[in-house]
Order: sequence, then structure tokens, then C-alpha cells
Amino acid sequence: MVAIRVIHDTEADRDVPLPGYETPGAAGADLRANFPDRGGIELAPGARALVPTGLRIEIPDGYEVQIRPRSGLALKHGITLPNSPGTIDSDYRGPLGVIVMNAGSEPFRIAHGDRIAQMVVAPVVQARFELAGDLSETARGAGGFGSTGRR
Ligand SMILES: O=c1ccn([C@H]2C[C@H](O)[C@@H](COP(=O)(O)OP(=O)(O)OP(=O)(O)O)O2)c(=O)[nH]1
Repeated sequence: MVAIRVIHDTEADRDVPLPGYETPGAAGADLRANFPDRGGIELAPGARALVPTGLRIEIPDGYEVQIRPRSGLALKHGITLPNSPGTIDSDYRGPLGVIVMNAGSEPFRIAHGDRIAQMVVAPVVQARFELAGDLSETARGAGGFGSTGRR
């Protein structure tokens, strides 16, 4: 368990619950829409929008937050996140937004306070990228992008 410090945006509705886990074993904490005007939006089929959460967070060093779609919204309404998983860097202090897209065939309304996505906290490993003369040989070699299905 890690602690993530959270503050509200100036115009955010503080009555909207903070992200929370719905069950003891949940990996994702549900994130809610928090529109400054307490209204909502209607997302036309194929449209995208940045939905505010009203939150800014401080992720501990060595961790990231991934913003992922909710499967129920995806299955029932085609609501997805085009940048899924959205990456929240540990040094980001700006407003947390969720980029939603309506991949369904009907308009979809997102109301103030709706649970629109989920956030997963994950450890991060940073690499040092070293320019090398060559790479080690393997059985796969350069095969990829479905190469094993063609054998
Ligand atoms: O779904 C998202 C994705 C990103 N962010 C915020 C947090 C993240 O730390 C920052 C930058 O995201 P990312 O690195 O994906 O964006 P970029 O397009 O590479 O922009 P930048 O040049 O600002 O890094 O934007 C969100 O609030 N929601």
C-alpha cells in the first residue's frame, strides 16, 4: 500500500468522492468526473473529450498511475480511452484529466460525479539507454508482428 496525496482543483466540487476501491481486491480505484459547472457532457459517436476529475495528485517516487477504461462502460456503451493506459508521471502536479472516446453508435452522456475510468498504481523501472555496436543473437531474431503464425 502506498499513500498518494490528493488536492482539489480550485473550482472542483469537494462533495465528489475521491478515487476509491470498490472491493478489497480491486486493482483499480474508480475515478469520477468533476465538472467545474457541476454539469455534464454528451459525447457523440466517434467524439473525444477531456473529462476533468477536479484532482491533482502527488505520486511517490518510483511509481506511476495508469488510467484505464472501465469494462462495463466499454461493453455497454463503447466508452474507451484512446490513450489507454493514460500515464500519470510521479512529477506531474497538474489537473488529472481523463480522455474519453465514444466508440459506440449512440450518444453517451457523462454526468457530474459519474465513475468514468479507473486508476492503477504501478511501480516504474527507469532504464539507461546505451548505444551499442550490436545486439545478442536469439532464436526469434527479427521475427515479430505475427511471424510465429506464419510458420
Ligand atoms: O490520461 C491522461 C494522460 C496524461 N495526463 C497528464 C499526467 C501526465 O503526467 C501528463 C503528461 O502525459 P503524457 O506524458 O502522456 O503526455 P505527452 O503528450 O507526452 O505530454 P508532455 O509533453 O506534457 O509529457 O499529462 C492526464 O492527466 N491524463
